[in-house]
Amino acid sequence: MKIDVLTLFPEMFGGVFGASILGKARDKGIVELNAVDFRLYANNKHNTVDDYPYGGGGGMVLKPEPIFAAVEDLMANTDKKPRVILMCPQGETFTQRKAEELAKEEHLVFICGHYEGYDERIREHLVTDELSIGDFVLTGGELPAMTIIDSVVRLLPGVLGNESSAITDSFSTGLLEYPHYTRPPVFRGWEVPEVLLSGHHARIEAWRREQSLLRTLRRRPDLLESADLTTQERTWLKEKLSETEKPQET
Ligand SMILES: C[S@@+](CC[C@H](N)C(=O)[O-])C[C@H]1O[C@@H](n2cnc3c(N)ncnc32)[C@H](O)[C@@H]1O
Repeated sequence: MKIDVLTLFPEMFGGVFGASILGKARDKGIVELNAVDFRLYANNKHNTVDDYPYGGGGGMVLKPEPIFAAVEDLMANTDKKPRVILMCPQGETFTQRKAEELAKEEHLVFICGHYEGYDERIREHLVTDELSIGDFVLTGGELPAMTIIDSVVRLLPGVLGNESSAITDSFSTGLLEYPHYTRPPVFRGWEVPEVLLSGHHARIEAWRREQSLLRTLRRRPDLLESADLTTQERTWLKEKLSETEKPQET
């Protein structure tokens, strides 16, 4: 996969692209990661990429010319059009499903905004997706782009040493993941659940599924509506829910 990020601050990406799992994926040749300074595509002598908004108001607006020129340059030698993704708090909220969808693409181009935002024609005529990482506003699109790139790259085949760990991650199964424990078996008097020390694979799997269901019920019941559950599991969850809703005895 090839990932290009259009940004005014390419230096922000050095550490993130070179470290940990992303750095290893790049070293293995699984992903090519480039941070492109779109100021280089400014078509004026002061290299200006922003301008005052028509109609007045505070803040500067990113001009269309440099961003169109940069994306068109990146597409010049490719037959297949990339997904061009605008970082935008007004966009579709990014999810694990979207990460899975993007992980199937060959080429992604991210556009990181700054200041007040973008000229609307970029949104209307250049991008294929607008993505937000949540209902809050950051100063720029760099941190959202890093977040999304990290979650996409870790899904590419060969990136995680243990592929099954991504399969059981929260949201991949439609549920939150079960709790984890490691050595020691007793820490400050707190014990690891006995079943995890039993070596009994089927019992461990059953316990993990139950914990996953309970955790989702307590923390993110909204996820249960679309989760792939058996009738038996749905009935069990209803019982658990009614137990927690019972009035306390006095
Ligand atoms: C200060 S914000 C502009 C916000 C814009 N005026 C608005 O109200 O929608 C500057 C840039 O940061 C990025 N950004 C900020 N918050 C974001 C979020 N939650 N998700 C994705 N990108 C975000 C976008 O690239 C945005 O263009």
